[in-house]
Amino acid sequence: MANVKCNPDLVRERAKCSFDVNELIHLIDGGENATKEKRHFEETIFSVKELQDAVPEEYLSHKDRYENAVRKATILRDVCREYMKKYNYKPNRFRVGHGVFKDVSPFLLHDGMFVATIIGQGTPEQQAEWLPKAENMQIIGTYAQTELGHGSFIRGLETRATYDPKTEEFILNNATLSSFKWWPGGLGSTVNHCIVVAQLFINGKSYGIQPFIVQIRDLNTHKPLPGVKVGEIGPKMGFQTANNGFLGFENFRIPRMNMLMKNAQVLKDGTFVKGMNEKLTYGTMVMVRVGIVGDCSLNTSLAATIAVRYSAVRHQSKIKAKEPEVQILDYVTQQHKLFIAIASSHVFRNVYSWLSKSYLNVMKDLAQGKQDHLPELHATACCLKAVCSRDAGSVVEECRLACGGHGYMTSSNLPLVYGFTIATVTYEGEQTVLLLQTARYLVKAWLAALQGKVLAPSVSYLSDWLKNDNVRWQNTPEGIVKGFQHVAAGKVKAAYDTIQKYIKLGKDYEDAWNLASVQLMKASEAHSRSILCEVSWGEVIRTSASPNLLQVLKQLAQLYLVYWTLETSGDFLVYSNISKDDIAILREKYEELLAAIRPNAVGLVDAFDLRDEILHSTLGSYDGRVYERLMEEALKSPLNQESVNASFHKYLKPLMEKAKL
Ligand SMILES: CCCCCCCCCCCCCCCCCCC/C=C/C(=O)SCCNC(=O)CCNC(=O)[C@H](O)C(C)(C)COP(=O)(O)OP(=O)(O)OC[C@H]1O[C@@H](n2cnc3c(N)ncnc32)[C@H](O)[C@@H]1OP(=O)(O)O
Ligand SMILES: Cc1cc2nc3c(=O)[nH]c(=O)nc-3n(C[C@H](O)[C@H](O)[C@H](O)COP(=O)(O)OP(=O)(O)OC[C@H]3O[C@@H](n4cnc5c(N)ncnc54)[C@H](O)[C@@H]3O)c2cc1C
Repeated sequence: MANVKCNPDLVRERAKCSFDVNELIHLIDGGENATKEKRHFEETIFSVKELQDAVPEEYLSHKDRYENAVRKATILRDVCREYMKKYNYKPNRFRVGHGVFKDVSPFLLHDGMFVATIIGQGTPEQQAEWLPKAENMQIIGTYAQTELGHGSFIRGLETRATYDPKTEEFILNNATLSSFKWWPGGLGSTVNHCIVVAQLFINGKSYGIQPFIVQIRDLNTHKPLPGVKVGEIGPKMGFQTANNGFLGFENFRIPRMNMLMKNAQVLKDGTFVKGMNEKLTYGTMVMVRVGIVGDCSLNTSLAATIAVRYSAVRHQSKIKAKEPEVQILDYVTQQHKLFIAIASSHVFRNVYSWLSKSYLNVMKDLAQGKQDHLPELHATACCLKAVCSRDAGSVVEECRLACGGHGYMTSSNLPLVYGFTIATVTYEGEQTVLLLQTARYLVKAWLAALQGKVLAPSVSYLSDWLKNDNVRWQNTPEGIVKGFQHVAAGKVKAAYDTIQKYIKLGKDYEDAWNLASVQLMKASEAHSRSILCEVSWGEVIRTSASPNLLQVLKQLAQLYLVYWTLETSGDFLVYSNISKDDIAILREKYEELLAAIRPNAVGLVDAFDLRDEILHSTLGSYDGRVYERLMEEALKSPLNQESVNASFHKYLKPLMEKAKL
């Protein structure tokens, strides 16, 4: 990238960067070698001609766009397979995926959930049967759980799998419209297999939801098998190329061994054998929620890179009347909009790495029959997924708005990035629903704290606060982290007290819960924010980096702490010992941090190391040729391929002529 002829503003920005951009790239990637390997892989992918689109996708019809995405998905699969064989390298498909598809691969659910569920829910024999076929794409699958009538409340799913001991088969049925599967990615026209989550019935008795692996299309003709009704759900806000679909069964039989039985089992005679914990059936969702936190980091870095580079190139208005128009990045309001995006991406990445480790530890424990830390993992993954996805959506939208009119252009890529980022707020557990899951855990933890019990690490601050809620406020990062814990503890207590108040007024627990649920949701958000602050600050101070880089990383981490303290200062005034003077000091600190980060802004987004092919943006490319690219892309419009459009002769001319009469 270094030899590209760049916009002079970007050249100047890069020259004033105070840290070594390559050092930060290596830190993000996990070492210099990892960067080399990543770059080599990406270079290979983006030099494949067939993966490059001649015409921007947006001009294609819905059908052509899908077909183009499948074409590219298959080429990408082949190239990756060869590459992995040759170099023994496991690439991050999500980064290049953005480059190749702009939006989402029709194989996303195959890679992200189908294969993962076979691994997580299948017995060793079932894995041996299906995993090799799924991994080498002999079969293509998705995860079909959500139905027209139920997505959040999965105990309410209606798809039935009724066991027939005579034939040792399950009979799948979707008797009502609301029971039809609705949403699974790739289901529309791509996959031939599904993980179907259905209610198990044996001898008329319900045994809850279980995962089944089901072939739905013929492997040669791709026609739906008899008894299967399947199709695509149509255009959406984003995810256009994900090929989301619907599915229903009519007396469709599958062998007994197609129920994934790592947890619960159905024996030949129809005996149901309970698993260690019925919630382990929800395991794939927990894994993906963890992954989404990492995805939020990537999505935020895409938007930040585009908006910061654009803001360095774009000049508009003046700060001082007699001086030239300034780079819009010099407006402190612009820095306020954008630097939190850079900081958030780092926070999400650090928290993702922390959460992944917890996830892997819990998986190891479960393999040994220990499930003590599962509730804590579930609660933590739920609230972090909810808050990070919501933050990422807001940050991406703020970046888009920060690019003014040009941010509204599809060619900026910000609308697309927003489309797939905001989807993470809903899928894999709608945000409020997940926050309320965490609230269940917090309320239990609070009760345990009141009883003087030892709490799990992520909630031990509740006991600390009970012992001493009168800690003096300190305007240091550690003091702010403590402040976030005080806010969370105060909110958990208030929500808990509210439930108790309603119970005393004669409400039963469920109604009291519902009445207190806004507070419970906010308590859960505050808990999540305290984890984000504590973990990310902790990771930064433990980072080994050169003094220059460490200084910048600390500035970003502090910016995140101060930004969110100021954003939620009302909560701090209510639940911590912060004073108005402390808030004034933090405001000053925030302005200092914005000024300190300003000279490094372009260097910081360069360090996300997102190639132009991944950014896909007229506004965000490395060379900053913004206006040239906007014009080049505009000229690709089919309407610009003819000097006079047929509609002139057909409609406009007659209209004008009629007006003359
Ligand atoms: C620069 C760094 C960059 C790194 C880049 C990394 C990039 C990595 C990217 C990875 C991304 C991966 C992406 C992969 C593909 C993504 C595509 C996804 C497309 C979308 C797919 C989907 O949406 S699939 C469908 C998802 N559906 C849901 O999520 C449904 C949500 N609902 C539920 O989960 C449940 O209904 C529920 C949890 C809300 C409630 O369940 P239930 O009613 O059964 O339980 P209760 O509420 O009664 O609670 C009872 C009890 O159980 C506990 N519990 C509930 N769930 C769990 C669980 N999963 N584990 C453990 N325990 C659980 C609950 O807490 C209760 O406990 P109590 O003690 O009784 O309180
Ligand atoms: C882009 C995209 C891709 C998807 N891909 C897949 C896929 O591959 N496979 C799959 O199975 N599914 C998929 N889904 C479905 C997704 O998992 C669900 O849409 C999601 O879990 C939310 O469920 P819902 O649609 O039923 O929302 P609802 O639950 O109907 O939510 C509507 C409102 O009700 C509120 N609400 C619901 N329950 C409660 C409660 N208990 N307390 C308080 N408020 C509540 C919610 O907060 C929300 O405000 C996808 C969805 C999207 C958008």
